[in-house]
Amino acid sequence: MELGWLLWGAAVLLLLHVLMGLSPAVNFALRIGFYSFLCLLASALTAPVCLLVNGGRTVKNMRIIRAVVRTFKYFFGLRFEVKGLENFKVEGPAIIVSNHQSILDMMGLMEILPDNCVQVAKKELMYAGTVGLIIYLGGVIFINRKSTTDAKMVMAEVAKSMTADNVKVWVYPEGTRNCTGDLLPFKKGAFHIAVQAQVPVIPVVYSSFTSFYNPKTKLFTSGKIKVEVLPPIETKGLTSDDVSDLTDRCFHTMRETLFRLSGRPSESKKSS
Ligand SMILES: CCCCCC/C=C\CCCCCCCCCC(=O)SCCNC(=O)CCNC(=O)[C@H](O)C(C)(C)COP(=O)(O)OP(=O)(O)OC[C@H]1O[C@@H](n2cnc3c(N)ncnc32)[C@H](O)[C@@H]1OP(=O)(O)O
Ligand SMILES: CCCCCCCC/C=C\CCCCCCCC(=O)OC[C@@H](O)COP(=O)(O)O
Repeated sequence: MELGWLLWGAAVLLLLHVLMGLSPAVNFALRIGFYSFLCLLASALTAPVCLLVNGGRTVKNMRIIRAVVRTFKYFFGLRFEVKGLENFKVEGPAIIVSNHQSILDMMGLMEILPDNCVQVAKKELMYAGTVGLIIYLGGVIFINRKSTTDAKMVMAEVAKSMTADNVKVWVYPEGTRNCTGDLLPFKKGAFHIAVQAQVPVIPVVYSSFTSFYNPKTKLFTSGKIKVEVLPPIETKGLTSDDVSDLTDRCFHTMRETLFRLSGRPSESKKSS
């Protein structure tokens, strides 16, 4: 009986090995499929734990989710090299902004996520099966990207409640995934919240995934990701008139950092 299971296991491993050797496209699909499966399975197992420990939707569940997701990197041979974690040690709430390259970002997010921090997510993720459930239980703020008015209303509520609840809010200001090795122009929602709540903005940059992950060329191998938490940018005394400047400042600082971490010459050096 045990030998039978062993043979089955060996056969499955052999099949996976052959399939992965077949073509990069199959390898890519298998690895992304496995990542999605892992997310769905881990969410299904973690949700009851969150409910038992914390009783419902609360940011405290993020500690449990973080501990689980931190194990995922070992399945994919990913390593994180983190600098600047001390920049998270600001008193009270803050807005954290970072670049967003892929669904794999959930591993990078959980690698450094500070306590009492929730993310802003598109509302469609609520319906992603058990992943939607775990995200809901973690206290994630859902926005409707199809309605600027709705999204702005939710963001305004966040600005009011984050100080009262003493939470940090993590926003992907590009507003969508972008795996080109550069940044998309930033949307201003995160910076409006920061100014409305008069809390600092903490930029976080992950080096480009393109050397080990590229959906266009179906590349997905092991790799190292450099992460840098940059010094907080204060917003005390700023008004809505300053939001565009604040957005530009963050964008340029993060773009320079992205190029440096990814070993790509910066635009200013290229033109000089
Ligand atoms: C246990 C195992 C688990 C395993 C799996 C799970 C793993 C982890 C789980 C936990 C973590 C989950 C994390 C999930 C992350 C998901 C990430 C995403 O979903 S990213 C997509 C959603 N996020 C965003 O879109 C945020 C960025 N977008 C914005 O900030 C936008 O500005 C907006 C959405 C608020 C509005 O966008 P849009 O409709 O496109 O309008 P704009 O052009 O941006 O703005 C129009 C004008 O309005 C002004 N504006 C914007 N916001 C405000 C505001 N809050 N107050 C006042 N005014 C605002 C803006 O300045 C524009 O005016 P202008 O005159 O042109 O400047
Ligand atoms: C019963 C329903 C079953 C639904 C099955 C859903 C299958 C998908 C399950 C797991 C995939 C892993 C998801 C991890 C969370 C990823 C969060 C994320 O990165 O979302 C992308 C979003 O930021 C931006 O979206 P777009 O780039 O604009 O698009």
